Amino acid sequence: MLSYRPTVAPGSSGRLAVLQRHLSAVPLSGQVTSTVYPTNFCYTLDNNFLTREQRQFYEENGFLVIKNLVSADDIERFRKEFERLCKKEITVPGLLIMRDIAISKSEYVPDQKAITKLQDFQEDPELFRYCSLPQIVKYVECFTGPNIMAMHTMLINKPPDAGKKSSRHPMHQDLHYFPFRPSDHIVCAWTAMERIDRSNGCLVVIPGTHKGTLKQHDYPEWEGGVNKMYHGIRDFDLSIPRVHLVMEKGDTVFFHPLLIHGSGMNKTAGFRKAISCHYASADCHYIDVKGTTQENIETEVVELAKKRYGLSGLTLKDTWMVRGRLINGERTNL
Ligand SMILES: CCCCCCCCCC(=O)SCCNC(=O)CCNC(=O)[C@H](O)C(C)(C)COP(=O)(O)OP(=O)(O)OC[C@H]1O[C@@H](n2cnc3c(N)ncnc32)[C@H](O)[C@@H]1OP(=O)(O)O
Ligand SMILES: Nc1ncnc2c1ncn2[C@@H]1O[C@H](COP(=O)(O)OP(=O)(O)OP(=O)(O)O)[C@@H](O)[C@H]1O
Ligand SMILES: O=C(O)CCC(=O)C(=O)O
Ligand SMILES: [Fe+2]
Ligand SMILES: [Mg+2]
Repeated sequence: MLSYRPTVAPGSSGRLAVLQRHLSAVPLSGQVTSTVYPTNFCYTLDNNFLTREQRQFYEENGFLVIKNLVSADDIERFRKEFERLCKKEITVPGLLIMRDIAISKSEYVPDQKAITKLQDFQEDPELFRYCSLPQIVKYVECFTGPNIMAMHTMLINKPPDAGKKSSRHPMHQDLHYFPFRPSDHIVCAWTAMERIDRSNGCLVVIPGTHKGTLKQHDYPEWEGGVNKMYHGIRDFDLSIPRVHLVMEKGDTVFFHPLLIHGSGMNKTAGFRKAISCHYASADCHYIDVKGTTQENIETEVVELAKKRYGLSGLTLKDTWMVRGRLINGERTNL
C-alpha cells in the first residue's frame, strides 16, 4: 500500500474532484494525510456508502461480511413465517419446498424437519421483506447500482446430516444458474439466522475466485447421493485452502456470483437456518446459454417447469423473467 502526503490547492476543481474520490473522507483543505489505494476498482461502485477498506476487501476477495445487519426481531418473524409455510398453514404461488434427498422417499410430515430449503418466496410478503430491508439494499446498491432486481430468494434449513453427507452443498459458482450478465452487477446477500460455524455447516469460500471465469458444473459423484440441482465444479481440487465463514445471528455476507463457495455438513441436531437473496442490476441483459457450460442446468430447470406447470418450450431466461421483482429504481431490462 502506498502512502503519501498530497498538497491540494483549495478551490481547484475537476481533477480535484477525481482525486477526492480516491482519497479518504478527510475534507480536502490545505494539507491532508491520506493512504492511497489502487484506484482501479471494478467490482464495486462508488456511492459513498462502503468505506474504502470495505471496497478494497470485496475487490480482492469477492465477498464482504457485515456484522449484525439484520435484527433479532426480523429474524424471529422470518422464522415464524417459515414454520407456517412448513406446516402448510398457508400456501404461496411459485414457492418451491425442497426436502433433503436422504429423506425424500420417506413419508411427508408437515414439519420443518422434512424441509431442506424454501426457494422462490417472492410472493410471500413476510419473507420477501428480507429483500427490501433498507440496510441490505443500501449495500446491494454498491454492487448493482440504483436499478435493483431481486432475482432469487431462498431460506435454507440445512438439516442434521442423516449420515450420508448429503447436507453438504458442493463447491460451486451461483452464476452457473443465471443467464444474465454482466456478472459484476449481480450480488448475493446471505444472512445467518443463528450462529453458524463449522459444526452446523457454515459457508465455505475460496477468496479471490470471483476474478476467474465460470467453470463447468455437474453433479458430484457422492456415494450418499446429491440433492436435485446441487451441481458442483467438475474435478474441483479440494487441496485449495477453503475459508470457513463463521457468522453470528444477523451477520450478512455479500458475495460475487463467480465466487467459488459451498457449505459443509451439519453435524448438530439442529436445523441450520440462513435467508438469502440474489440481486442483479435491472440493466443487466439476458444471454442465451445454448452451447455454453450452462446448458445442462437450463435443461434441468426447463424440465422441472414442464413437470410442475405443464409449460413447454421455455428457456432458462423465461424462468428468471417471471421470478424477478423490482426492489428499487426502474425495471429497465431484466
Ligand atoms: C433454478 C435454480 C436456482 C438456483 C439459483 C441460485 C444458486 C443456488 C444454488 C442452489 O441452491 S442449487 C439448488 C437449487 N435447487 C432447486 O432448484 C430446487 C430443486 N428442487 C426441486 O426441484 C424439488 O424439490 C424436487 C423436484 C427435487 C422435488 O419436489 P417435489 O415436490 O416434486 O417432491 P416429491 O416428493 O413429489 O418428489 C418427486 C421426485 O423428486 C425426488 N426428490 C425429492 N427431493 C429430492 C431431492 N432433494 N433431491 C433429489 N431428488 C429429490 C423424489 O424422490 C421423487 O423422485 P421419483 O420421481 O423418482 O419418485
Ligand atoms: N471429500 C469431499 N468431497 C467433495 N467435496 C467436499 C469434500 N469435503 C468437503 N467438501 C466440500 O467442501 C465444502 C465444505 O467443506 P468442509 O470441509 O467445511 O465440510 P465438511 O467436510 O462437511 O466439514 P468439516 O471439514 O468442517 O468437518 C463443501 O462445499 C463440501 O461439499
Ligand atoms: O448452504 C447454504 O446456506 C448456501 C448454499 C448455496 O450456496 C446456495 O444455495 O447457492
Ligand atoms: Fe451458492
Ligand atoms: Mg471436511
